[in-house]
Amino acid sequence: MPGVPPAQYGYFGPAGTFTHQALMTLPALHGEAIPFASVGQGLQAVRDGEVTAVLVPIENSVEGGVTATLDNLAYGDPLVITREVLLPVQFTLFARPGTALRDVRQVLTHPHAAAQCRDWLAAHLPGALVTEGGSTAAAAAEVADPASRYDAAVCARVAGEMYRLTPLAEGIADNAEAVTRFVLVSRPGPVAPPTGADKTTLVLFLREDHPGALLEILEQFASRGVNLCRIESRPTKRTLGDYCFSVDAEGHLDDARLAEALMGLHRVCADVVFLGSYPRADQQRPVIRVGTTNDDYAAAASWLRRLHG
Ligand SMILES: O=C(O)C(=O)Cc1ccccc1
Repeated sequence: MPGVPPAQYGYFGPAGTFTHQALMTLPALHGEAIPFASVGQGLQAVRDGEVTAVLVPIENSVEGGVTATLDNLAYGDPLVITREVLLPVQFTLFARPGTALRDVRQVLTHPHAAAQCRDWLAAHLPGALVTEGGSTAAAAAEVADPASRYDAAVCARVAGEMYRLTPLAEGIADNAEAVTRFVLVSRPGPVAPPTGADKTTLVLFLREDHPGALLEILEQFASRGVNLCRIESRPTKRTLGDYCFSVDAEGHLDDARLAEALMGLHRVCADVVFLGSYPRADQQRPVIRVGTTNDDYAAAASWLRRLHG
C-alpha cells in the first residue's frame, strides 16, 4: 500500500534467541523483525515509536519472572501487553569447532539459561566458570569469535548453527518440560475485544502497610469469581520491605466480574497499573462461577435501579 510504512516488530535479540523463535510463531505479524540487545532497549523503542511492538520474555516455568520485563512495565512510561506466546525451551552446549567437552573452562549464556542448566553444568563441567551475559544468541556469537575468552555457550540449537559452532551436548536442561512465556508489548490503545479465553495483567500498589492488606486485594478477585494465574511481589525500590504485586487475572476488561474487581482494587489500592487484556496462548477458558456472568451483573444493576421505585 503506497504511503503506509511497513510495521516493524522488535524482539529481544540478536537473531537466534528464544525470543526470536517465539516471534516466528506469530506469522500474522507482517513486518520487519528488529533485534534489541536488552529488554529495556526494546521496550524503550516502542515508547519512542521506533517499532510498532516488541516481544520480550516475561516468565519461565522453572525460573519464574523475568524481572527486567516486570519492573520496566511496572515503573516505566505506560505500555500494554497485546499478545502472549508460550515456547518450550531446550538448551544445547555449543563450542568452537575443535573444542572437546573436557577443554571447556568458560561458559557464557543468559541468566535464565544458566539457571535452567545449573545441575547439568555442575555435574558435567564442575570446574568451568559460568558467566551470565546478554542473551543466549549473543553468547553464541561471542563464542564464535576465535579471540573470545569463552569456550562454550548454552543456547538454542538454531543459535549454535547460525554461528557455525559445534554441539557438545544437547537437551541439557535440568527440567526437560521448561516453558517460557513471552509478551508482545505496544503503546496503549483501544483494548481488543474479548475472546472468551483472556488474561489481564495488573500491577497493584498497596495504600499502606497493614494486617490483611494483601487479603484485601485478593478479596476483590475472589468475591467476583476471578481466578488468578500469576501473582508475585516485586520491590517498589523505594525502601527495603516495600512491595507491589504483579498479577495475571483470568478474564478481560469487558468481563463484568473483572471490571468490578478492578473498581474494587481502585478503591483499596494506592495505584492500579493496567498492563492489558489479551488472548491466552493456551486458549483455556475460565470456569465461570454461578452469579458472575455479564448477564448476572447486568441483572443485579437493573434490580438496584428498580429499588428506587
Ligand atoms: O536469551 C535468549 O535466548 C532469550 O530469548 C531469553 C531466554 C533465555 C532462556 C530461556 C528463555 C528465554
